[in-house]
Amino acid sequence: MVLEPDICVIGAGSGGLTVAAAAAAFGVPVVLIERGRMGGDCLNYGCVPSKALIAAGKRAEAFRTAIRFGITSAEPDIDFAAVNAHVRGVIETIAPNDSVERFEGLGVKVVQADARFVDARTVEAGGEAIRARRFVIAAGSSPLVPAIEGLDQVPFLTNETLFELTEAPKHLVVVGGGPIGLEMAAAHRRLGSEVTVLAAGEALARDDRELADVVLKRLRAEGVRIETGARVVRVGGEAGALKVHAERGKETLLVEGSHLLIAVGRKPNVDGLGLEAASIDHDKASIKVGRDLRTSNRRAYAIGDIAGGPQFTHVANYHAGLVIRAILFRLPVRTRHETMPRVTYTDPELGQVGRTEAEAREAGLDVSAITWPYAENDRAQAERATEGLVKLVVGRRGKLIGAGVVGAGAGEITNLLSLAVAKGMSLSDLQGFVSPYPTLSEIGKRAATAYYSPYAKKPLVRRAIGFLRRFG
Ligand SMILES: Cc1cc2nc3c(=O)[nH]c(=O)nc-3n(C[C@H](O)[C@H](O)[C@H](O)COP(=O)(O)OP(=O)(O)OC[C@H]3O[C@@H](n4cnc5c(N)ncnc54)[C@H](O)[C@@H]3O)c2cc1C
Ligand SMILES: NC(=O)c1ccc[n+]([C@@H]2O[C@H](COP(=O)([O-])OP(=O)(O)OC[C@H]3O[C@@H](n4cnc5c(N)ncnc54)[C@H](O)[C@@H]3O)[C@@H](O)[C@H]2O)c1
Repeated sequence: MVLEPDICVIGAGSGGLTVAAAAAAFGVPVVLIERGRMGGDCLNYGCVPSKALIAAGKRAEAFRTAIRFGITSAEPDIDFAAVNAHVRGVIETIAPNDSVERFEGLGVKVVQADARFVDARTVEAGGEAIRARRFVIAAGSSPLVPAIEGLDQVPFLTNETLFELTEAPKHLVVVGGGPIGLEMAAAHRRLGSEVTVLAAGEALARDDRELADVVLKRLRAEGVRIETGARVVRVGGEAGALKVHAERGKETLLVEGSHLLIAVGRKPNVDGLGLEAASIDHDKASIKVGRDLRTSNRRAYAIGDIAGGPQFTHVANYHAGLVIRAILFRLPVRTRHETMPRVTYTDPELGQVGRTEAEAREAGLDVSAITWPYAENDRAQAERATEGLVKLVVGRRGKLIGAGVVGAGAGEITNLLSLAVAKGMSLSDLQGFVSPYPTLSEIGKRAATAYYSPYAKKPLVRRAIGFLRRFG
């Protein structure tokens, strides 16, 4: 049987589901193919379980630090199986939104099978041939398993298996100091595990150093051992008693742990897609796309993690919106990744949008950086969440080039700053709106006000005020 929809979407994760739902909403025939769990990485092995685990860790930490509020602190009893049930419960509550039933109800034809191109216009899946006018490849990425000696001889975890644990690891050794490594290190430490992070380079290497250091300092204070510049070269031992060997220059480190988490980046899910049959260029890192997200096959687009840009759910959703515009309305589209926000959900959280100060200077931009500490914010004082700062990267005429926030609720504050950066706003816009008191978001506005405070001391401004006073 040959299906002939307008759009065939491969992958029912963040990107693919959004394309399918939008196409169906406009009454466009669409086939959606998924070989695994509906909802993809984000729902099943990524954002959702990781944030649910982090939320549990936060509650545990609240017990330990309650004394700051005049309430007796206590070491909480942690039932890790119940924590796991909480994580599963969150996934199960959200899952109906992404389910086959919901999408079939929207008018999408869902095929639950492996998809493979057999020629430039045809995909085969589950015994059906799909000849579509356009294809959207949203097949995502998988954990990269590096070529570390001995790794194939020992049990190890990735984000695809970590959330199945019903017993807290005694000592979790995390290979990788990126967002996955640090978010999971933080959550497991708070939930009772000993945790060591081994990172080949800097930890949170893509982030502003001053802001990243606030996160690392807190993690270390909570007892997470973080070794940077430590490349893992060999692993040995056996289940429950693993030996992890790392090299830092001439120094060698040996860490003994009960569990090993590999979090050293992602690889695109290109194997088995039959991309050669459809003349779709790709390499080990991604399917090659232009800024219009088209592949080398003019009928096919690639979006989300597999397209080689920033790997976040909101990016996959953003790509989905662009290809819908391109396919349904034939509008020209171009990705703008420069203004894409990102947040790492450690505690404190770390948010960034636009360029960091270092990136702006490397690009030859004439910028200044304005910082404002959480400690100067009344709400942060009330919440005893005074650790952190906002950093605004400011270009000519006060234009906001980028912004970073580290501290409580940084993810939420990043929303406002993201709007400002995306809309090309200046610091006068950020200073000039009314922000409800007392909120943490006021910190962004306060930083903008600090940028203009030297103007109050300018002789010309003072002379102008003096002159105006003469009029009564
Ligand atoms: C631990 C972790 C935490 C994360 N936390 C966050 C976060 O807090 N915020 C954030 O924005 N991002 C986060 N991410 C990243 C986010 O999960 C991804 O960027 C997002 O899921 C990418 O969406 P996608 O649609 O490109 O791919 P996916 O969601 O991975 O979906 C791809 C789908 O395609 C299917 N598929 C693959 N090949 C085929 C085939 N041949 N045939 C049929 N189906 C196929 C897969 O089974 C999968 O379901 C996290 C990732 C991880 C691993
Ligand atoms: N909050 C979020 O939005 C969120 C959370 C988790 C993941 N993600 C997405 O998932 C992507 C992948 O995250 P990630 O943390 O796996 O990868 P990453 O690429 O961000 O970090 C990889 C880390 O592994 C280290 N590394 C590589 N080889 C090593 C070795 N042999 N020994 C020791 N360390 C080694 C690197 O130095 C680096 O610290 C992220 O880039 C992000 O897009 C997002």
